[in-house]
Amino acid sequence: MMPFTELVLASHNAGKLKELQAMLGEHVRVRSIGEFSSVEPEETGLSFVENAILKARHAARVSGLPALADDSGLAVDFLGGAPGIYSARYADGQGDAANNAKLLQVLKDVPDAERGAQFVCALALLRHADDPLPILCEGLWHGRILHAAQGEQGFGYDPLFWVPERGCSSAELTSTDKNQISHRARAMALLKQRLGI
Ligand SMILES: O=P(O)(O)OP(=O)(O)OP(=O)(O)OC[C@H]1O[C@@H](n2cnc3c(O)ncnc32)[C@H](O)[C@@H]1O
Ligand SMILES: [Mg+2]
Repeated sequence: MMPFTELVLASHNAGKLKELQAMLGEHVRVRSIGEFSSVEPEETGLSFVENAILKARHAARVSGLPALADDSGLAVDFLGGAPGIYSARYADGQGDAANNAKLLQVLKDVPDAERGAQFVCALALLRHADDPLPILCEGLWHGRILHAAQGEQGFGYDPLFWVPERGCSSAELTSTDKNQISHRARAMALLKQRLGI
């Protein structure tokens, strides 16, 4: 049984919001953090899970509602897991296109066999701002970094992420498909189990 009827999604990323809304919308009334605050808390954690908790805590505090946050990113094997928790800030805050250009440049001469990568998603749900026991769920999605962008769907690093099980980039998947197999989909499936929905 769902323990509440409404929650706030603690993300300022339109791509993520759309995906999370599609995965949750039928079970609970989903509000956006933008209704309550435009201030993005600084992501000072050293792990996905720490950052997810601090974003959810901030959202619960400003909204007075239960809050769900997603901290996610791309971990590239050849780079020892970078950009990881710094994925959004990889090109110093210049945005998705600059992040993707930097990643392609850094991996320029790296052969396919060494271009393995995974998308990581950590979800944190706080029932209220001082919740001492957040619900934490994680999901991974394995793939490989392409040599050039491919596809128009999705957001962020999707055009560079080859999905072996589908034989296309993650930006070539329909949103319905991506929402069934992505790192976020896996983390969300675990969260739904925990909530009994
Ligand atoms: O913190 P919020 O407000 O949620 O929004 P954000 O975009 O800053 O989100 P993160 O701090 O979690 O950073 C996630 C980074 O990883 C990328 N990313 C996460 N999930 C992705 C996905 O499904 N497809 C492509 N890129 C993704 C995304 O583009 C960002 O660069
Ligand atoms: Mg962020």
